[in-house]
Amino acid sequence: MSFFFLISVAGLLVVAKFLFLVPPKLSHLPRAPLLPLLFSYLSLEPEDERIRRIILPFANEKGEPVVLVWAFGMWFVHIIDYEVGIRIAMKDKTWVRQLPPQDLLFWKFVGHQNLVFTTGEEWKKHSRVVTSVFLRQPPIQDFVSVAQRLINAMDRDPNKTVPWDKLAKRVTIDILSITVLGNDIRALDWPDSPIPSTYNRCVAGLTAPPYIFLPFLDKYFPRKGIVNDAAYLREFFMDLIKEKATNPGNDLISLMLAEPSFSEQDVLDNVSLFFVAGHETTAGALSSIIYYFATHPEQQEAARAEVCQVFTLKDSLDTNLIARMPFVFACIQEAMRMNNPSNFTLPRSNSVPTTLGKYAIPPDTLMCFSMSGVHHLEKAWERHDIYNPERFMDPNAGGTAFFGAGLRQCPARHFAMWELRTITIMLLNEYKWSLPPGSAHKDKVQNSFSFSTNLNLPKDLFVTFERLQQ
Ligand code: HEM
Repeated sequence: MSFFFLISVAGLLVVAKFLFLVPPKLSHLPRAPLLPLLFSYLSLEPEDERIRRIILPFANEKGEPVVLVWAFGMWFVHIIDYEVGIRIAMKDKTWVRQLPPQDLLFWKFVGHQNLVFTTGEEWKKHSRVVTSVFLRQPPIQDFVSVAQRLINAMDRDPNKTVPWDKLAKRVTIDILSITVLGNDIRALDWPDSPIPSTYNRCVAGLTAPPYIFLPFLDKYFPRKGIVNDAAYLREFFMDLIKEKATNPGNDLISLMLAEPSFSEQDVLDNVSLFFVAGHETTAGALSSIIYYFATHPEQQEAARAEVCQVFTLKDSLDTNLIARMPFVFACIQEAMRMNNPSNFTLPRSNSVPTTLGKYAIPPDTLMCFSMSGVHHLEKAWERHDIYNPERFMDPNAGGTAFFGAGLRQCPARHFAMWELRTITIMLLNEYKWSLPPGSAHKDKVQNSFSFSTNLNLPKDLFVTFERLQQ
């Protein structure tokens, strides 16, 4: 009995050492306390709460530029200082992005021949093509028509209190389908039709935390339904790619096909990537923007006054007109600062020794740039936890990194910002809105648990829209 007890204790100690012990080469770095972290993960605490409670005090109270954080059985260096992150870390060309394990089912949907997966010369090819297709004139009229579809759907709905987080996801999926695929799947009108429903089921399955934590589960307990969903969507994308090869349109598939260096496989894998990278990120941002307006009626009114002054003809919305609404833009940035759509970047590792602030970092260390950390630094953002769009009207406002930074920052950042600005302006022009009585979000936005995607997605956010008197 006691022998087995001793063996079990020894076994547990070995596992704990393997899982939790800080590697000696990193023991000089400040470290987030392990037990609160584990408790946070096990209690499914949303990412933003964990960062505020456990990580941010290292920056705001102790002035540390970095902190070690345990996740997935490893210790990651989180960079929480803007200067250190932007000026040193994200520009370092010796740093290589580390991807989650290759056997994750997730990669079956996204594929390997795309911007996120490739390295070296192959990555340069993908980066050149993808950057150039996103540099085209933003498709404002496509954004406008989806916003109009949203408005029609809300007007048809007798219940003016709508599940905004869900609508935002349908808006962004429609925009992706029109602008990337050149094929309108109309998720706003028909959310239960095969493509949107398969897509939602598939992404939920691919990012389910148990399978992200333990990727081997898919090997021993295959999820046929999810595998079939991923194959069905890939086939749908591939059929469109074949169609666009002979009948090109004004969409990103056609633009990528026009690049001689890109094969159909390159196009397919990048299109799949655009969906997973561009759908929930943008929907989360849209939810937060509408949320902060709902809880700050004065700023909502001021933004609407700006819209009404500049935007008089409905069909004339373009980049010039949108650029003449700086306060709306300030409100959008402030909402994204408060509830950063993506909390931190995928990890990088360095091939040579480096220095972050006062700390020496040995080679082969895993490091993430914490956008949520730097957007809540007390020294850069006075009263960082207060929504104050005015701070972005100041040309010397603190530096932001909503889309990451450096070589691997989001290639669709301008596209996403124009999309968010267009939808917000269209809504301000038609409605005023607030939270319904008794909303769980009254005092603070409530995000869902998003450990595997690391996004801030407001959860069950109902908003009451009221038509403006014309
Ligand atoms: C508000 C909306 C968005 C946010 C906040 C956002 C945020 C980010 C961030 C932080 C990264 C960098 C990740 C890292 O460094 O590890 C990234 C990368 C990326 N994003 Fe976005 N994104 C948004 C919208 C979009 C959209 C609409 C698309 C495509 C249609 C897109 C496509 C991509 C791609 C392809 C990458 C990978 C870049 C690379 O690996 O070099 N994103 N995004």
